[in-house]
Parts: sequence; structure tokens; C-alpha cells
Amino acid sequence: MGPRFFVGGNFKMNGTQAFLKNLIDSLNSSQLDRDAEVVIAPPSLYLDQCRKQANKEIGVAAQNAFNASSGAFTGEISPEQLKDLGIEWVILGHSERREIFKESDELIALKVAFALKTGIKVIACIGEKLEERESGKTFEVVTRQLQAIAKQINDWTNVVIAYEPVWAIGTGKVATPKQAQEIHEYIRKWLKENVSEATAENTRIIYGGSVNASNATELAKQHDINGFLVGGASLKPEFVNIVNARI
Ligand SMILES: O=C[C@H](O)COP(=O)(O)O
Repeated sequence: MGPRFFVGGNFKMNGTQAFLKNLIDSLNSSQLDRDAEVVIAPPSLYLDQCRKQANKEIGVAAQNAFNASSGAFTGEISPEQLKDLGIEWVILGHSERREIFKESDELIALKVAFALKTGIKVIACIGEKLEERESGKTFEVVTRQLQAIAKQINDWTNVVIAYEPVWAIGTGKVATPKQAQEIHEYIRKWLKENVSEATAENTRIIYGGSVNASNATELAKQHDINGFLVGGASLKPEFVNIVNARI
């Protein structure tokens, strides 16, 4: 029995009040695997609505948060403000933040440390781009991203690591269970050697990138895959089947 299965739904910049209400109504009334932890991540301006509408068993995550409590940071939101709304989680280091918004490994690591210090749990995303995989740099990239975080935090208890190969995100090109397992196993080994054996055993390492109801079951069978971070399919009814991939 490994760590508790975790399924996150990253809605990205999608949804309206009405759409999200419908989605949450249907999640609230679905039979969800009780052994799975489910967390949804709506756009920040709908966090309050989603926290109020979702059953309390469903966690809510922001998709980003800055590394300061308040101040002159136009356009940003803080972990303190998330706490104020009862939001438990934040996604940090998503490849879209890294690529489109040029967030560095160092900034992401500072944000991870700050959110944790504030009492917000973190889904920390790492993963290589296509050209990095093709030039044999996958392990190097993943190591660099992990090292940056490890420089800023010692306690990984409230961190879920999401391995999301960039080439698999939104492309319909899912990593094979073997490809994903290989990197998850490496991440666990890295945690064992660089943090602690307990951290390696207890940390959820989840996979993201074109997960859907048809590929989730096989991926979930892999020894080191402890759940998923789902993008596109989290906006559809099949999200429930992904949550229930192990039953
Ligand atoms: O955060 C989720 C990932 O970016 C995966 O997105 P996707 O399931 O649409 O490929």
C-alpha cells in the first residue's frame, strides 16, 4: 500500500461561473473512490466560488501564487489570500508558467517554499521538453528542477510532485506507462538519495500529460505512479473515471 492516490484537475484558463457550477455539481454527486484525494484547480477568480460549491472532501488549488504575503505586485495573488478563502493547495512550476511566463527554476522554488511556510500545500510540476527528451537530457532536466526546490525546502510532507513531460501536455501524445514509470522511479530514487528514505516512500509522484479515461487505468498500475494531474479531461465527465481508475 503506497501513498494515497491523488488526482488533480487543472482547469487552466477555462470555465465560467455557470460552467464550473455544472462541473462541480456533477462531481459532488458522483461516486468518487474514497481512497483517492481529489483536488480541482480553477482559474483564480473562481476559487472562492469553487471552494464554496465543492464538497469538503474535494480540495481546491490555485494555479499559481506569488512568494510574498501582500504588497505592490500587480496581477499576483498570495498564499495568505488563498488561506483566507480556505484554499488548501497551489500548483507551482507548471510548464505553461515556465515557458509562457518565463518562470525560472529559482523563482518556482522560492514560491514553493513560501506557499509551504504559509500553510498551503503544493503540487510542484517538473518535466522535460521534447527537444530535451530527444537529446537524452530528461534526467538532467528533472534533476535540475528538483534540486532547485530542494535548495529551498527540507520538508516535503505537503508536496506532491507532478511529472509532466511537456511533449505530452495537451497534445494527445501520452507517455507510455513504461516511459512514465521510468522517470517516476528515478524521481523517487533521487528523493531517497537527496532528501530521505521516508520522503521517497511517502511523497506522491503523479503523472500529467494527455491523461484520459482510456489510458488512466494502465498508467495507475505502475508502481511509482501515485495519481494524475489532468488538464483537458478534467473539464469533462470522464474526470470521474480517471479519479476511479483504480477501482
Ligand atoms: O496540468 C495538467 C497538464 O498540463 C496536462 O494537461 P492535459 O491533460 O490537457 O494534457
